[in-house]
Amino acid sequence: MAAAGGKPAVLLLRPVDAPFAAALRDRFRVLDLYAPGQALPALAFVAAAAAVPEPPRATVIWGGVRVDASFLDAAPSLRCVVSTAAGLDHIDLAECARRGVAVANSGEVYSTDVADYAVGLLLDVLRRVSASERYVRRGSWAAQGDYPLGSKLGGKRVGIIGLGNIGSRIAKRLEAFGCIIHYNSRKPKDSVSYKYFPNVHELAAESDVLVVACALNKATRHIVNKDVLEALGKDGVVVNIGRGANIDEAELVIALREGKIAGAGLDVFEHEPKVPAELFSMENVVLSRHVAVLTEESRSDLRAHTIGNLEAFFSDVTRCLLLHLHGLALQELIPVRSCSP
Ligand SMILES: O=CC(=O)O
Repeated sequence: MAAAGGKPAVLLLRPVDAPFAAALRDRFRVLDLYAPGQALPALAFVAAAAAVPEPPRATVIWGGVRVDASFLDAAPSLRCVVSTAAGLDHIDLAECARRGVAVANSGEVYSTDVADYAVGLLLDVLRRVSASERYVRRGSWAAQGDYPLGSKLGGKRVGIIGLGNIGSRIAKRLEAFGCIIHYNSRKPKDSVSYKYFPNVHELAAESDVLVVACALNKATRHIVNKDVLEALGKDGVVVNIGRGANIDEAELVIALREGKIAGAGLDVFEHEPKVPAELFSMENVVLSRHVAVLTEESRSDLRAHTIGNLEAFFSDVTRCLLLHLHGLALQELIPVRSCSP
């Protein structure tokens, strides 16, 4: 863990894929929790890394590693957290802001892939693609004959919760399928003509489909609750590519079990990797393992984006910190690239 001089030090706390690791090592002195022979537990490793003469000023946060007060206490040298995720719910943004630590996320790297995936989940639920595939594989076609009808995507009123980078791409795709788009977000957007609902309950009551595409924070935790599901109604479908805890999962399972809604397409869950077992036998539910962001292409874009953010930070630390000290909103520090002149 001795300082090597030359390349700036970067703290890494999860194994990353080989090309990513090589690209990081090329440019930075990577202090890697998972390096061969490294045996310290995570926080002790972070503290040891922070105690060398040229301690890391930046960390790459891969996956859901939590950045909270105890993490930041262990590494007081850190001034920049570069997350490889789009959602920042595992990072205590207020605590980072208080300590003058800049935070960057994956920006728009995943947005088109996640939007494609949301449409895929919705089509799958409505047209029963996965259910029909299972039916064929288990040999039911010849034995049972008729198969239940699916439901047409075109013409559906789709209520999107969160019309950011991802939500707005979902809207564009679904418009092309002939859907009518409604949305809820913190504020109405001047750039779109879709109908805005300040209240998710009213959005659900006017929609056939709810797509959750918002960040997870205090205001959006369980934003889809029992009442919202009831307002959506028995023909309604929920798609979630945001975070599991955006939906009250226990209430979702009840609503599905009792036929209060028609189906769900879920890529994210409240207690990943745990998935409520009751969902496994529901033919009207499509389940996947938080993969909406994952494509070969997004991974290679992510590599470039992450390294770009680190390089922007190391080339212009002073300006990033000045922006912060002048009280700009944290969002304006994301991504770090925006700190470049
Ligand atoms: O869900 C994945 C992410 O936030 O990047």
